[in-house]
Amino acid sequence: MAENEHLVRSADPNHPSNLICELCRKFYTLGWVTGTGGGTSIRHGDHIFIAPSGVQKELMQPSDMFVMDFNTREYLRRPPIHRPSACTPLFLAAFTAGAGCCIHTHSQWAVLVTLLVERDFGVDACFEIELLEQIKGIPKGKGKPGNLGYHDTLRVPIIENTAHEEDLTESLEAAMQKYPDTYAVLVRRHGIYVWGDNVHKAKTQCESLDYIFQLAVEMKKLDLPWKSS
Ligand SMILES: CSCCC(=O)C(=O)COP(=O)(O)O
Ligand SMILES: [Zn+2]
Repeated sequence: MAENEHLVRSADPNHPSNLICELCRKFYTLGWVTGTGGGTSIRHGDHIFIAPSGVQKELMQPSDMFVMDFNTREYLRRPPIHRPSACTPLFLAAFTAGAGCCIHTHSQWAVLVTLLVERDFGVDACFEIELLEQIKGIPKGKGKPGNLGYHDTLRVPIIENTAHEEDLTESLEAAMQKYPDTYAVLVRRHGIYVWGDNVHKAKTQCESLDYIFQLAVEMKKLDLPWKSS
């Protein structure tokens, strides 16, 4: 058994190690974390809760969780049979930007949107859409109170995939700097990272974006434009 078991064992369903397992079970049913891909990480105070790498994310138990000290970046708990998620440096980039939770999905809608943007607008374009009610599920940006309105344009930057997940970190951080209002970054042919101030907000934003991406793919099929001009 790993040391510091008390950091991950709790009867509270809202404890981060319980929440990560519960959320990943839900996300599996949405096709977001199938085949071990994708995941979720939560920051609680100075503790970062991280899932293991390469495991079936819908079958994880709280005792499988790693715990890292955010300030020292040292592991306070390392389950011996596992390695931490390869997404860890990307989750840390979101926490450094102030997030309390970061969700990584391999949603097929997100992947399709990255391909449609490349085909129709080029490799340097970001995903842009407007005039959809669900846009109201996305915050305006860091330090800006409230969410986007019906008449606002939603923009999500896209970065290119790399052979290894951890090598995405530099381009994710660059996209966060170029688009300081964004709470999500799409990864071409791979999926998306979505973060929020807390678990509830990250989940709401991830669900809203996935709904919008599915709609955007269906709109393309019907030759309906994403933007009015
Ligand atoms: C088939 S999953 C490939 C790795 C990946 O993209 C991912 O999101 C999962 O990484 P982890 O290290 O958390 O298993
Ligand atoms: Zn991935």
